[in-house]
Amino acid sequence: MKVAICGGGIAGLSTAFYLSRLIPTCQIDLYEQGSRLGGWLQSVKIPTSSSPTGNVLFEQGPRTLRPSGLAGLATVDLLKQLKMEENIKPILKDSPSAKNKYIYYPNRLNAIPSGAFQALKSVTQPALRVVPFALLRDLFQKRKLDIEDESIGSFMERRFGKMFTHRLMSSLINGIYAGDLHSLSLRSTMFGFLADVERKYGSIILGIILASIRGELLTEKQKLLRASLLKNQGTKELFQSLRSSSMISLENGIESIASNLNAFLDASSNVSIRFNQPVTKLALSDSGDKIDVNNCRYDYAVFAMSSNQLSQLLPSPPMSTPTSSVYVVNLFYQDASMLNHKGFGYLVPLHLPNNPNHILGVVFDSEQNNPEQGTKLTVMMGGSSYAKDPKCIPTTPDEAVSYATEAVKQSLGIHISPDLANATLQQNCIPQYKVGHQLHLDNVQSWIKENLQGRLYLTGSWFNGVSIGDCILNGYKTAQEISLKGQ
Ligand SMILES: Cc1cc2nc3c(=O)[nH]c(=O)nc-3n(C[C@H](O)[C@H](O)[C@H](O)COP(=O)(O)OP(=O)(O)OC[C@H]3O[C@@H](n4cnc5c(N)ncnc54)[C@H](O)[C@@H]3O)c2cc1C
Ligand SMILES: C=Cc1c2[nH]c(c1C)Cc1[nH]c(c(CCC(=O)O)c1C)Cc1[nH]c(c(C)c1CCC(=O)O)Cc1[nH]c(c(C)c1C=C)C2
Repeated sequence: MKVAICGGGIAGLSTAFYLSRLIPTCQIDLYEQGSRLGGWLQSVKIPTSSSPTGNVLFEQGPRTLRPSGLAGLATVDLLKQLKMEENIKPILKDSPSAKNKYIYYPNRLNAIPSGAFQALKSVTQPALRVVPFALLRDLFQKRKLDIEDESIGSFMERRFGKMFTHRLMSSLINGIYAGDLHSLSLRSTMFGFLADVERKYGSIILGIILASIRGELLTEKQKLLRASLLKNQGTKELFQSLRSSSMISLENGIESIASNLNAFLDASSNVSIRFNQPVTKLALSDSGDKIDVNNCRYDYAVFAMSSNQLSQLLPSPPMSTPTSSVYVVNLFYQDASMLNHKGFGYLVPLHLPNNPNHILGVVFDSEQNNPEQGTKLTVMMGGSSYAKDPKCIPTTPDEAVSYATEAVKQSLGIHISPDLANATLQQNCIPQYKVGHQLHLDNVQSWIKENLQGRLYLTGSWFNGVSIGDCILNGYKTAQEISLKGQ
């Protein structure tokens, strides 16, 4: 069997990894347009005399992984299979870094409630005084059954009211999708399960409690995937050992997953990584029983690139997915006591008055037991504002750094310049699943089944979930499906 994998990000790499182990005789060609692997996984170590380690590790993209849920289990399995368990830096659920997430509104930090008691205490914070009433409101809202999909904003306003939606939910959506919750699909984002909870139980609050007790948050297919991943005793033990962690980061940076995958695949006799080879052709072969990628013939192909590129390569129903861009500014201060607030960081609501530099949020990286000591922050800017008006994108990294230092001066009272700064514009980095995304995806999948004999698989952040865990889980799932075809 021969399989082509298009795209060398975490989605393509994890698919190649699992496939090479499930079918050791399968010849796998991984096509990557660039000279590096990992895609948005970008960890950099910058030399500096300001830190006792002689350098500072900055994440220019993702920094945390979720070790819980099905996507979390797939992440843990991959880390275990790559023998990376020693590199895991758990962030414990009861640590300030996990418990304390803030919203900056209108000009102060407000702690986001992390549980029922915290939710009641929100009345003491002007910006979040609405939270207890919003949760109460949900108990009396009627369910809406005549709707296939709607925006996150529309759903949340209907259930919890405008104020809660604007202040809390819009901030959370900034911190995950860097997007506008009034454009994003509820069904296709990580909140999709709430639509099923409402349909079954009416109230979201009560429904989540009941569904969790009854173990109903997983579908039958997901339960089979879960059982398959838990067959590996080492994975099961590592997954259980991380139950007290809300997030994990990695000692040498998130990009080390890609480096380890690269090393594993490089050493696999049945895998060939084709660097600097962009996929420019995708079609069913003349014989009708194979798929051609760049004029090479394969039994199957896995597409782990953008849906917009898919529409350019195939005459399938168009699937143009908007994106958001984020300017990621890493700041490092030698002084370890710059932060008065302990926690993961803060987010900013959409349309915050007086947010001229389009700040999305700030991550307090140094709160995650970093060896560099000092104070490390990541300021993220952009999102839907950059999409609406590209002229507001900083024209140079120095300009971005100046906006970021202004933001931390205003919000965190940090008046000195950073000892080290690094700014990266991540353009079109987070796909924005608009309302109807799943319907478009189903149409494309049907076209593939009809016109390509189902020999093309779609995976990665453009299709089934933007988190690293989603990409790994879908890579595992895709490899399993292909291996079943080969039997
Ligand atoms: C700033 C930022 C912060 C984030 N934070 C988190 C976080 O904390 N936790 C989390 O879980 N997720 C986070 N994410 C999301 C996550 O990092 C991404 O969704 C995920 O890495 C996407 O992986 P992918 O393989 O689907 O796509 P990509 O990483 O985009 O990889 C696609 C690959 O395909 C290659 N390619 C493109 N076109 C072609 C072509 N024609 N031929 C061959 N190769 C091609 C590209 O070069 C690239 O290597 C964050 C993302 C960003 C941008
Ligand atoms: C401020 C901007 C951003 C921050 N992180 C991201 C942006 C755009 C990107 C991002 N962060 C996470 C994911 C994965 C989502 C998922 O499906 O797991 C992505 C794409 C992780 C994450 N970040 C926050 C939450 C609640 C989550 C998901 C759950 C988890 O992993 O715990 C919130 C959050 N993000 C940022 C900050 C400062 C923040 C909260 C204070 C940075």
